[in-house]
Amino acid sequence: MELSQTESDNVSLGETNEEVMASIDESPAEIAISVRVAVRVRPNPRPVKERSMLQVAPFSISTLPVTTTASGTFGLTGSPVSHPITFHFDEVYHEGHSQAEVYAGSVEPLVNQFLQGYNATLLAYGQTASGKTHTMGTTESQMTGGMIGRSLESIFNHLEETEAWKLRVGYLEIYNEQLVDLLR
Ligand SMILES: Nc1ncnc2c1ncn2[C@@H]1O[C@H](COP(=O)(O)OP(=O)(O)OP(=O)(O)O)[C@@H](O)[C@H]1O
Repeated sequence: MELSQTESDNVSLGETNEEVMASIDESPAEIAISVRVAVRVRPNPRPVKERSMLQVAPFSISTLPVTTTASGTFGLTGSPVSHPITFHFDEVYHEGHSQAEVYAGSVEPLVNQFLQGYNATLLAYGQTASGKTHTMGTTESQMTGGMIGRSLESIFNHLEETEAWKLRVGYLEIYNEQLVDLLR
């Protein structure tokens, strides 16, 4: 997605590319903190064999302790793990967190940066059925609507207050190394 002001007006939608590049050059430390990683634990859809289950212990806003049942094995080491292994993230969302909470915590700051002229990328990564599509969203519902719809809504709300703008949107799928244009 790309947002720019139209050539015929002088409305400012944020910093110019030159200003953004200059600020990045001035503060390399900002680059280091510009990548944030959040994890979202999805609800189990149906009873799963206990021995193959990873158990997620109570966790804080930024840590995710993972362990297995006594007879289980932990995928990364192949060994039974009785004590939690704690992974650290910038944000951790559990089954009870809503789409709105995930958006407010991890995506809205990115959209705000985008509206100030910065490039922004939101990447959903995970094994099949882990909830990437659910999180990114396929509906416009207030309750279940995902990150793409919420981001667009926020961007268009911002643009309503702006006189002239140009927004280009692409929607591509890469599946089995094939590139598919989902808008055609
Ligand atoms: N946080 C969640 N709350 C409720 N249901 C969820 C959640 N995450 C995923 N699901 C449900 O789990 C199922 C699988 O999720 P989804 O299709 O989003 O996975 P995916 O990562 O996109 O899978 P794939 O890589 O195979 O496309 C769907 O039925 C989805 O509605």
